[in-house]
Amino acid sequence: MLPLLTAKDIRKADAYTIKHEPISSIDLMERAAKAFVGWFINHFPDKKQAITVYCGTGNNGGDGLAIARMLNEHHYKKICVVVARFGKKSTADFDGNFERLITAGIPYTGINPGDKLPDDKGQIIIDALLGSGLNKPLAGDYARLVNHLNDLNKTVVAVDVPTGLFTDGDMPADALVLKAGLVITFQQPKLSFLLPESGPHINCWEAVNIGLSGEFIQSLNSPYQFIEEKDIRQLLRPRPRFSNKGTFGHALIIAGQPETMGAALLSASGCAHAGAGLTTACIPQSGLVALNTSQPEVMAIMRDGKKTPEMAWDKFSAIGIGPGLGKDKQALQLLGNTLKNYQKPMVIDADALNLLSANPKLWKKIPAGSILTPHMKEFDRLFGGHISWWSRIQTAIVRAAEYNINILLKNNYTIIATPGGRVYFNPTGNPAMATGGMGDVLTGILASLLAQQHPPEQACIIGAYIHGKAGDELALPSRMTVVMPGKLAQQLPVTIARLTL
Ligand SMILES: NC(=O)C1=CN([C@@H]2O[C@H](COP(=O)(O)OP(=O)(O)OC[C@H]3O[C@@H](n4cnc5c(N)ncnc54)[C@H](OP(=O)(O)O)[C@@H]3O)[C@@H](O)[C@H]2O)[C@@H](O)CC1
Ligand SMILES: Nc1ncnc2c1ncn2[C@@H]1O[C@H](COP(=O)(O)OP(=O)(O)O)[C@@H](O)[C@H]1O
Ligand SMILES: [K+]
Repeated sequence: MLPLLTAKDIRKADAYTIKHEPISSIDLMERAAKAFVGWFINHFPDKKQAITVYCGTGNNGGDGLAIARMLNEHHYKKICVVVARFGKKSTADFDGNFERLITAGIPYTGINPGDKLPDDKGQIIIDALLGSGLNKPLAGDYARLVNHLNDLNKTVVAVDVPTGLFTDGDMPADALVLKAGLVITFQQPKLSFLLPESGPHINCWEAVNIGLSGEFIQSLNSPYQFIEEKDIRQLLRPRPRFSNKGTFGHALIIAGQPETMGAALLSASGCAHAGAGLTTACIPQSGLVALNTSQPEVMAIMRDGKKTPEMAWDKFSAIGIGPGLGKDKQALQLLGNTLKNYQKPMVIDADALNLLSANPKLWKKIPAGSILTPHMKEFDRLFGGHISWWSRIQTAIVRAAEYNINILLKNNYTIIATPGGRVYFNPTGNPAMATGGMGDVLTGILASLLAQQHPPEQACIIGAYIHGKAGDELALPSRMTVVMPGKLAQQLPVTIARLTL
């Protein structure tokens, strides 16, 4: 796992590294600039392109000055520096790098408050105006400059953080940010990069290691963690040679109405393909032929639409309930009976979540360790409206602890809040997965992993990762715009095998 730090903790890690490595702060800036330049050269190898580096007078600006000098040393000959002197202060490392820039003979233009903004003949803009030190929304001269640069529509490469973007905390929907085609960020992705509000401002980002103390970063014990492939490789177990279907549990999927049988089929398929030893689907009577035809591996318990069928609840090692279940009286009764009769962790999704929002008395019956899988709208129905994704995360942390549950909030980077206060961000998945039925497959996967005895927190981490990874394997190589959920379910054994090697 890669710990994700708030701006405050980044400053602490910075200071600790300077003191204990030890390294002078200007040398750490040199290291950061070098890491940026290494990546930049690989992506923009054409040394004849004109590049303008816009610098503020803080440490982000100091980075910009060092970057301009290093690019010049690498024979990028059309480098121009613009220094925005909008404040009265500058940092010592900015000043040190400014002297080095002058010594290297690199041309620069200074702009003061109220000045006319200079023309820009460059093809590429490097944004080193403001970074993680941003402490208020852009206004005045900064807003004027950023609006001007946005209007130029050039390729923008941001240093560490695009100017105007907060690294964490509530982000106003109308925040003014210098739009970046690429952000080369130091040490770790910033938390805000993983939230949808950053979508309009960042096309892609890359994190480069600048050697901040790993030991110190771990000691901060950040609640925010970024899942890495190596974590999944550690958690997935090869199937023992003398195993049988009983070894991998029996999952029950309670889903579907006559009109939404597809949701039940997709969920059951996700469950069976993710490796449950046995999968049973509790479906409406009218869906039996569809189930038997499309998924002969899955067993059925039929619902007559009137009362909850008799079930030997104890024989199931996990339950997933909700996809396509409907919100009528029978669906509510079925959810109520499931919660009454089953005490092990279960997966609660889709209509079961909507029923829960409308019937809050059911909350106290949810078994400890259960997994709730809302998308944004379901989340807000459960917990009330939110002004930002950051505030959703804070609510998820509180509610996961209060109800002793895991909340898996679906998103481009799916967010998992655990009862112990951890918040995991899943890196896999892509927009080709934004297709109806994709979440139903995830519910099946999670129920399957619970049935295979993965503890709930682990099931969330593995489930979100392999779901997104299967989607990536299908969509990315041929840049497919859409991945069908049914195809994704079939890909799962391949994805899991690759991660179990
Ligand atoms: N940490 C690391 O690991 C490393 C970090 N490094 C680099 O340091 C960068 C952070 O530098 P930084 O702290 O000097 O802040 P930075 O972003 O340059 O802002 C400067 C000042 O601007 C001000 N200001 C704030 N908001 C404003 C606004 N809206 N409009 C106008 N002014 C505003 C505010 O000062 P104030 O006016 O509040 O006194 C603030 O202090 C980081 O992104 C990375 O590039 C690397 O070099 C080495 C390793
Ligand atoms: N742009 C995207 N990037 C990554 N994953 C995505 C994206 N869009 C959708 N997904 C994934 O697809 C699933 C969609 O779930 P959901 O909205 O519940 O769909 P449905 O209700 O139609 O089954 C989630 O797991 C989500 O993370
Ligand atoms: K910047």
